Amino acid sequence: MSKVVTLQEFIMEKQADFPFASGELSRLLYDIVFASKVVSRDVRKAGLVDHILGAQGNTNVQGEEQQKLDVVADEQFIHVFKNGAEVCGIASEENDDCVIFDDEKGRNGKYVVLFDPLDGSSNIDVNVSIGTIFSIYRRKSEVGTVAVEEDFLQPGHEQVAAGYVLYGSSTMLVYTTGRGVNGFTLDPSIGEFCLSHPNMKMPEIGRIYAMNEGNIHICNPGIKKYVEYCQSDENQTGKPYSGRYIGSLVADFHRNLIKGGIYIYPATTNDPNGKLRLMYECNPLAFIAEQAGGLASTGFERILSVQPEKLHQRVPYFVGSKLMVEKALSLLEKE
Ligand SMILES: O=P(O)(O)OC[C@H]1O[C@](O)(COP(=O)(O)O)[C@@H](O)[C@@H]1O
Ligand SMILES: [Mg+2]
Ligand SMILES: [Mg+2]
Repeated sequence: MSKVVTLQEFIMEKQADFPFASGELSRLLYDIVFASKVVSRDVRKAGLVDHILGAQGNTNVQGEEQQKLDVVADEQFIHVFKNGAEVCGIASEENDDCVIFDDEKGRNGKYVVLFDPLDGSSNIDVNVSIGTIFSIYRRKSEVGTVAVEEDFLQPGHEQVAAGYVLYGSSTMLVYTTGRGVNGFTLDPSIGEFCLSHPNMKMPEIGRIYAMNEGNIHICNPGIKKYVEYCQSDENQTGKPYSGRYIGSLVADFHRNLIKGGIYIYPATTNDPNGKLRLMYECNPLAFIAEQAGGLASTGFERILSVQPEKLHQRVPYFVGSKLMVEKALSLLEKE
């Protein structure tokens, strides 16, 4: 039987790759692992506990109705970041502004974390896979001072680590620190994430396209052309692709990472910047996609090069297998 490598061991091993590492990023990743286990527990018994399913009754800064599990997950992650000593502030989908930790521990934190505590909220009550997405940057402001907004508004290529947790048929955590992508599956019987998907590579081409086709008539005509191309046998594989849209970005992305495929959430006449948020949905998954050999674009710009202006800004999103994203972009009409 091959040796089981736990995520804890893996993080420690990889820390050795960074000669000057002081262990803070490793400890921050441990905090994320801990919070993921707690949220996974809550997700798995959501139907049994009355305070977890359904709407919270508030509207978040996105104008979306908050689900109870959005808030439960948000509070759980903020709790571990605040109690750790590595983070000087966070930003999340469920908080209007950055949450700055201005106590002594917080001021000495080296990192900021931006996260989507619960991705795929529309699928919570119907027991379809959902997730958490996180993005980590080294602060720009001086350690020992109170963090500022500039610490958060950094382009995606500055990320030091990024990843997601998928609460699906099993709970998985997939992350990168810029040296490849690795996936770990939670073994509930021992409460450990174990290495199950080492050195993940996104196939250059797949046969799956994922898009909410309800938007097909209100977006760039090139996207309609691309979907028709996917549905024809004139595409790169000679057979029509399959349409698969889970409606949880993390789950659609994870499937494409393993099998090859493309996910598109374009700009539409209703949402000229698309729906997905640059800082805690698009950037972290773009980092993983590129580290696994895939591509991520707004349609006209590499996602990781976009200079952020606002915490909750949205961008059009094309992410997935290299040859499929290149083809989709080639059909876009100039705006
Ligand atoms: O319902 P739509 O418009 O297709 O949007 C679905 C997309 O919106 C999201 O649910 C947005 O994320 P949140 O659930 O975190 O708000 C994505 O996970 C998903 O891909
Ligand atoms: Mg989301
Ligand atoms: Mg969310």
